[in-house]
Amino acid sequence: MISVDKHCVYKFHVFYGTFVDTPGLGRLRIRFNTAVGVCTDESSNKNGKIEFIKENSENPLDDVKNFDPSLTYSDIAIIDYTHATHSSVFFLPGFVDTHIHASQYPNVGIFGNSTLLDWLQTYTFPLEASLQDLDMAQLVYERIVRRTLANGTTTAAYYTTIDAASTKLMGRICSELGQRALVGKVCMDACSPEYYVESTKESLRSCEEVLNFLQDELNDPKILPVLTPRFAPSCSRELMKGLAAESRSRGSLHIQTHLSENESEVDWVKSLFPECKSYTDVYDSCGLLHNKTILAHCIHLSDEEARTIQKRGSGISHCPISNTSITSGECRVRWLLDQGIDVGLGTDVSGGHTCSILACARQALLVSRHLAMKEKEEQNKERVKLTVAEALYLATLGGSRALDMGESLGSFEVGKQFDTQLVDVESQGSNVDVFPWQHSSLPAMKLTLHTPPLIAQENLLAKWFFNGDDRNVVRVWVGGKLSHTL
Ligand SMILES: O=c1[nH]c(=O)c2nc[nH]c2[nH]1
Ligand SMILES: [Zn+2]
Repeated sequence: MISVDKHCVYKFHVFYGTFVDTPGLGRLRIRFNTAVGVCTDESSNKNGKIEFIKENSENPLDDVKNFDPSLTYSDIAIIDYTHATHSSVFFLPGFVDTHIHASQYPNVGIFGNSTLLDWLQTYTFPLEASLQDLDMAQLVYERIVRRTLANGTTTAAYYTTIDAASTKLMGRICSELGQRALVGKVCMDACSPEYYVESTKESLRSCEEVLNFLQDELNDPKILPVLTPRFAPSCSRELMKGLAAESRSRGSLHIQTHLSENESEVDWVKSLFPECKSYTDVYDSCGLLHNKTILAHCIHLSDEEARTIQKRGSGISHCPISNTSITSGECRVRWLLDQGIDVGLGTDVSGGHTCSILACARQALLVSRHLAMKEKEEQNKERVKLTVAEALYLATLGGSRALDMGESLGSFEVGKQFDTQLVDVESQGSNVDVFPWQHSSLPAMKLTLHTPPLIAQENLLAKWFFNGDDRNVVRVWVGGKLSHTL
């Protein structure tokens, strides 16, 4: 490495090494010896953006001087990771967690044999209610933001609780720790325990308070508000319509909610809203579905419901660890993708027991294989299986698109934000064992019958995909700014 990060000093950073991303579903792009130039001038409106990408670069300093001759040497930092075990170290877009309950973090791993509706009553509502204590909220929220960053998550769509003060605190914490976030105060005015419910009026009012704080007071472009009607059973029609109106009146704010997660929940929604054609229609008839709406789970949808979601341009958060843990079902991801619906991954802490999107990507791949085993036709069996490249797409660009942020996040392109993790497959303490002869960057060995095979970069990636964890996340940058170091 030639130089280290001192962001206040350098107006321009050039990151140099191997860049891996998925510019489309199933497309794995690996660019060696690549220089990526990022504006890190806080006074510029390009701050945090990728300004140039030079493949097969021999000298990143020449590249940046060619790009902008007015930059002086003291303006420029070169972050060089082309050294040593070159094939094991690579830049990857930061993960996007499209669905995570920050307030449920203390409960990770605690779900017993419950399913959704009893899990909410037994474990979830009591914990969420307790977080109106701001000291507790500070502990929990700070810990989860640090933990998700350490796992390579650069953007997260968070649910907090019904409490406005601690939700504002969460916005502040994300901003201070340098994570891009959508922060949503949970809204619920129906069918909820008396210790954890709001009136319709109070829900809309406290929602407004949080919106005003995030937009006017905190005013950090990385922290966006997201309107959060918890799910149809816990919201009146009036509340859902009020939130839809709020989204429209503020220029299409993001909306997040749960949809069709569990069969008992689907039946319950039918009985609560008999006038609606389907669970999806409940949201649609209230005006909640648009291209900035993120719908978690979507396991038990009908063809018609999927068509409505596609037409509205809403995104889906697939939460495979949660869906397996609280036995909700298997989301048909290929079926959704085939209809042109944007799908990303969600940890769904604490229905899901980990903050790691990499773990969710692995589980998404495995769930797709369970679906494949149920297919009768051989060719369908193959089709429903997700590949490593597809699972990585869901974890990065797919998630960005589901949040309607694909234009600025999720892959390495000029004009996009530099939201990036540096992965070292062989970092100290790594769970991934790579043997010396497996490095594709070693000089070609004389082939004999007994020469062990080299592995291609794709296979090295697969080894990391299935065995890696936060010990491999060496650094994380959000908008070109360092937010985590191992
Ligand atoms: O996974 C889930 N987590 C929740 O907190 C929740 N609330 C309603 N439906 C839900 N599903
Ligand atoms: Zn959830």
